[in-house]
Amino acid sequence: MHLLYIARAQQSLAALYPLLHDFLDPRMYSSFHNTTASAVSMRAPPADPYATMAPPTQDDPGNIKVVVRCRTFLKREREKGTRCLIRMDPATEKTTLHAPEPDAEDQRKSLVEDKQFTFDRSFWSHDESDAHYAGQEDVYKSFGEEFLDHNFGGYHTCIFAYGQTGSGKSYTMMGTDENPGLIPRTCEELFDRIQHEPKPDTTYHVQVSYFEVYNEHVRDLLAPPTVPPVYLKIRESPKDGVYVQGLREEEAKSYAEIAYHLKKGDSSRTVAATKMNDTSSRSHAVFTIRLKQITHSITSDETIERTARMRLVDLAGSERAKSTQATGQQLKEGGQINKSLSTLGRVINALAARGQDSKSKKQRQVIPYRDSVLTWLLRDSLGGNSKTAMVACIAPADYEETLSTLRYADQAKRIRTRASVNQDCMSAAQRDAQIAEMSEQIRSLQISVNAASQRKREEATELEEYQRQVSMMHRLMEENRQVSAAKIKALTSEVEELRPANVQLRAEMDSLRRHLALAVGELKNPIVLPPPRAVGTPDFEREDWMDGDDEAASDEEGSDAGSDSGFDEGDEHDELAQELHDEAQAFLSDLGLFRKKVGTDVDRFGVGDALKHATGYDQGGH
Ligand SMILES: Nc1ncnc2c1ncn2[C@@H]1O[C@H](COP(=O)(O)OP(=O)(O)OP(=O)(O)O)[C@@H](O)[C@H]1O
Repeated sequence: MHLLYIARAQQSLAALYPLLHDFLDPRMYSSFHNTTASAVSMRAPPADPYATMAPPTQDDPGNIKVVVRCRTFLKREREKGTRCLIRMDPATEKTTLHAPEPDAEDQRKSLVEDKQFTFDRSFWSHDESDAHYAGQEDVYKSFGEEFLDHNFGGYHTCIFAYGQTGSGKSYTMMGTDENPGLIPRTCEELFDRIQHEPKPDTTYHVQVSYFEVYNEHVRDLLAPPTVPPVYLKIRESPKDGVYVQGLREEEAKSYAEIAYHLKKGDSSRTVAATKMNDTSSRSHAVFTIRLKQITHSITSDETIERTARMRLVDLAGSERAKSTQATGQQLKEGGQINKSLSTLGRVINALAARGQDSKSKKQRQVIPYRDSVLTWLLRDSLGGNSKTAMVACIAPADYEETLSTLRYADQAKRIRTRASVNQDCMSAAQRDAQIAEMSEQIRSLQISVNAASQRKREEATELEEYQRQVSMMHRLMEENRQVSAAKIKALTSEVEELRPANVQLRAEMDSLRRHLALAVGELKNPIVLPPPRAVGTPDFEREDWMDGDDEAASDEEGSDAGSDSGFDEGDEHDELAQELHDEAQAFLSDLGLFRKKVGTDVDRFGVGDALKHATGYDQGGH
């Protein structure tokens, strides 16, 4: 029951971590990981009282196991009458690469010579009629079985096949329906052992995942294929190390189920026909089996949980563009394949150097795991907690490529890994404590996730409000623009309507000015008419008839000197002139104000030029 709680709690945690990845800065929750990691400290102490139940979890340092396998001739090689350059001695495990017969144009005669290498095993799969011929069964029995033993013992393992394109990697790892390779054989034997040799107090859980690394992208082979393909991210956590985020892990309860997943993934793999291989793998494929064994002792109420991971890797083959005659996409793929394989080579060299002299600081160089997706993902398998084997696959008649593969394999022999049993041992009290701790973690994580989603929701609302305000402002500005345009239009037509009145007013004003000037001038210098003659007719012959009249008039004036008439008339004219002048001034000032207003509106709406053009109005005031 407790185990069920733990499993559920672990599942909840596993579901929460990706959420946290999305919401939070990893530093915020690293403490949770640390706490979880400390839970692993519940591993069985060296003086484990249940040692009979589980072996002590000490590190088991050991070198990478390296085996070599030479394939048979392919049809095209046989047809060409190619000579086999490989010899293998089953007694000494020695592999000899013979120098090819130098042809007439071969300039490198002196550089090409026989080379000899010794590996953990040499599989002679070249000629079925040979006594020491190694078929698929022999390869599996020789070390596949041993690696499965390690898995049941709680160790992580990794088997990877390396070699040039068309050298037999996929054949060795996957094989054919008639001759299954290491992967199907391992899976079959795994369920065979679970079903036929189970420990009475142990439950077994198997999960599988399958992904490929294609052009430095990780693609889940168990997920339904999509266009464009979904590429997964690689993450690293203190607890799980490097892992592929969002990778499907399918539960398998029988070999049939695992075989189904295997076939499904295999059919999704990126494969193409090249000149060297009709079904050339264009990607690195990683098939992982996770075996969890939970053993419970009723007497002590203790539980031991062992989790072992088996990685079975079919690498894409190294290839020379010259041999494959690849172009376009295949050339690009080949470039990426070679790039990641050369990084794998540098990682192997660096690890080999470290393995030879682990004390020398000089040798403690940085291992360039991160230089390619493949090496980053295989970091643990290559130089960490894993028992690892490399199958170097070679073609029988390609001196240069085979030499390169054998040198690669020779370097890998020197790599030491440090495998340890992945096991947690818990008493009932520890289990309860762990459940409590995990519940607490889940609670805090849930709070963090809720807070983060709340923050996101608030941010989204704020953003929505902001966008609403912005669009409202745009609408208002547009309305303003439309109102202004209407105003300008109205003003323009008003000005247009006023233009004739303006012209008329100007004309009237001018004539009034002239009248005023005349009136003022007349008032200031009135025309004096001669007085009417009383009797008879004037003697026009007289030169002084005017004078006489003048005198008379002046006399008359003089005689009327005491009366007001002459002065009253002059004042009336002055007053009238003043009135007319004032009226004219007031009219001019009104006109000035009107002009000023029109001028201001013209400035405000920026239609000076348009108006000038439309009305002939000149801001200069003319
Ligand atoms: N031991 C073997 N016995 C019989 N046939 C083999 C053997 N090894 C390989 N072959 C055949 O050789 C051909 C090439 O093998 P395979 O596809 O496994 O090469 P590969 O190294 O995986 O190539 P690539 O890197 O291009 O994917 C296949 O037709 C395969 O059946």
